[in-house]
Amino acid sequence: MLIVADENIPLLDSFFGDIGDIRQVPGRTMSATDVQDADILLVRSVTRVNQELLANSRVRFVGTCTIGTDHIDQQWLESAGISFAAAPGCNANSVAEYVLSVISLRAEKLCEDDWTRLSVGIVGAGNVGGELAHKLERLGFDVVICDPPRAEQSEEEDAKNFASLDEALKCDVVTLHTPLVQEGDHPTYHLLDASRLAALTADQLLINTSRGEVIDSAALVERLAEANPPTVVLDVWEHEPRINPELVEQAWIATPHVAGYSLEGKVQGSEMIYQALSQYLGLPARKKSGQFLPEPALSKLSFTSAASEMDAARVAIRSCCDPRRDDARLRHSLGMSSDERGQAFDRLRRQYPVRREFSSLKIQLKGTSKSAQDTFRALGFKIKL
Ligand SMILES: NC(=O)c1ccc[n+]([C@@H]2O[C@H](COP(=O)([O-])OP(=O)(O)OC[C@H]3O[C@@H](n4cnc5c(N)ncnc54)[C@H](O)[C@@H]3O)[C@@H](O)[C@H]2O)c1
Ligand SMILES: O=C(O)[C@H](O)[C@H](O)COP(=O)(O)O
Repeated sequence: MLIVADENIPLLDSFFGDIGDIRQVPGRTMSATDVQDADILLVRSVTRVNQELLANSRVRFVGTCTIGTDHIDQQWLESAGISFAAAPGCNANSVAEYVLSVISLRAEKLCEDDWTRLSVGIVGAGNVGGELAHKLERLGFDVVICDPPRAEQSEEEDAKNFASLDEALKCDVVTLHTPLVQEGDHPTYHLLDASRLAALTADQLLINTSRGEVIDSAALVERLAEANPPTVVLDVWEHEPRINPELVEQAWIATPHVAGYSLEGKVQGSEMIYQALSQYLGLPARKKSGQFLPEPALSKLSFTSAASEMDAARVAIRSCCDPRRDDARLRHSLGMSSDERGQAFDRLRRQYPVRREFSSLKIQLKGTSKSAQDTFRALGFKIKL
């Protein structure tokens, strides 16, 4: 059995090596020729999987080790009788940690010692938005959730917990977590268009870790050039990897689509597709991502009562996830030609340094308050008193 796989899928050999022969190819440029003799196709989000890629192949199973599925023509796969699996939720915690890190940076920039004073509007409350909301609520933030598809499915009483998009867009921090959906009752393509961007004010922060196309980026470039623009943090872009350098310059923090790139998140994506493929083939699935995760380089941090709760939390958060480091690397590519910038965008993703989730770090708290312990627990760190 031949498995053709994106070379950026971690642990390909460990998970899939005893299922078939593996041919690794670059996901961005994967062609019909690369897959024509494959039985199984494993991708991440940079490969368009459609009739053009697969019509002349014998592929019977496609797995994407990602949450997003907008690169897959699922309707065509179904019509062609090809089985499909995605990895819902695999890197949801990673994205939630990226957003928490950004909110901590924002509070610091505003000289706000109590970050929970910032209201947070979450647009799309599935695996990522739901995980983020859960953490923020445990921390004591005021969270406003907009998710019309879920609101419609809820009982009347629960539907009251959901706000409209316009209400969510009034929060101090607005963070987008919808899938990219082009059609239907709740399309998200250019959900934030010129008129919605116009309503954002200079004291607001807009974070996009969903898909670049959820914001009309041409309108965003214009809005950011006007007086009193909102602050923006962008991890995802229209036309990746050839992103608009002007938008990178205008963004407060600009990262190369890495919010979900914790090691845990990437490896869980591989594990979920290994499980789905094993089930499809009727094979036992005994391997678990935990057995392949190395010991983290940083495993313990200690704080005493001398450190303020927020200072300690900032240090711990940023020792795991600091989007400013990714921002600096992306900005470095701005002086390059357009082709080189696109290559640099993909290279930064391919060579992404190991990033471990908060749960990999044990926090030792000596003589600190109960409130500090609660904060670290809510963030997902392990606590040692
Ligand atoms: N930047 C990254 O590294 C990264 C990582 C993971 C996921 N993502 C993106 O984030 C998206 C969301 O991930 P998820 O795991 O939460 O997906 P999910 O499917 O679990 O949740 C998405 C939620 O969005 C809601 N939604 C759909 N249309 C909406 C609309 N018009 N307005 C408001 N809400 C709407 C859905 O009802 C659902 O609850 C993914 O589809 C992917 O594109 C990006
Ligand atoms: O949808 C997802 O899971 C994320 O956007 C994921 O991090 C994308 O990573 P890529 O497939 O581009 O490696």
